[in-house]
Amino acid sequence: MKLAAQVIDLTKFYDLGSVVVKALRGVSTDFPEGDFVAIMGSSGSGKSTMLNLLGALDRPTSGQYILGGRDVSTLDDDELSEMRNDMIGFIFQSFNLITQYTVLENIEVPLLYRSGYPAIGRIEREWCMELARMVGLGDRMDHRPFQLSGGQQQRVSIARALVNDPQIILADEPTGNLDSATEAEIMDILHKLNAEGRTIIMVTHEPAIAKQTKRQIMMKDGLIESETILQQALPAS
Ligand SMILES: Nc1ncnc2c1ncn2[C@@H]1O[C@H](COP(=O)(O)OP(=O)(O)OP(=O)(O)O)[C@@H](O)[C@H]1O
Repeated sequence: MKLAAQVIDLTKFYDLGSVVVKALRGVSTDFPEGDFVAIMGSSGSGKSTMLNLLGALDRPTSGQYILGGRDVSTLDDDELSEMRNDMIGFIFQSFNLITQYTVLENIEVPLLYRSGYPAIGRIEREWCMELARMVGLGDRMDHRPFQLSGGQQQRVSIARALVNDPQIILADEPTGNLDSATEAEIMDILHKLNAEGRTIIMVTHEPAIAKQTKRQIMMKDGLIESETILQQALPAS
């Protein structure tokens, strides 16, 4: 089975001078392509630290992170950000939209971070419009975030996460700020993206959400305490 990502004995220590916080103390797991994983665990167990490392937003203290077959520790900062932009889409609990931008402009944001910063062309704009329609916001492209409901804002952030057609989607409590009907809509979209073959890794506190995935990882004190497989990931194509 082809792996989208793999972590091997990953550690992350924060040196605060008087004390060293061991946020991750040696975590190993494989993420096959097409996996849909819920990372759970109590507050402070290391979930966000793990997601930050998986998103290549931060570097581990030790251990290996293999992303798309490459060892992330061998990449310089430019290579790392290019890899992150190409391979990973991010969805956050608080949506992280730019308030002055329209829906369409928010969806376009990752295109602004490409190497060389070329202007957004007609084909790319069409693609962003298609993504807006895909998440059900075809008639809202000129609206600004404050004119949208929480669920609609999260759909903008999902469209934005898809702009570079990433293989992996990292979601940090994507339904944390939403009511249960809207939560179901967002989970539907994530299920569709997973059915297309994308790997989804999601931090959640909610067991009812975690049950809708293929695998649950339970973290405790910076380690994986247990893993439960609910359904096999897609076989590699
Ligand atoms: N930048 C940092 N500097 C110092 N310590 C940190 C930093 N980030 C996280 N920690 C510590 O690392 C440990 C793990 O934190 P982390 O945020 O990964 O936990 P979490 O499981 O995501 O918690 P929560 O569910 O509350 O978001 C905690 O003890 C936290 O205080």
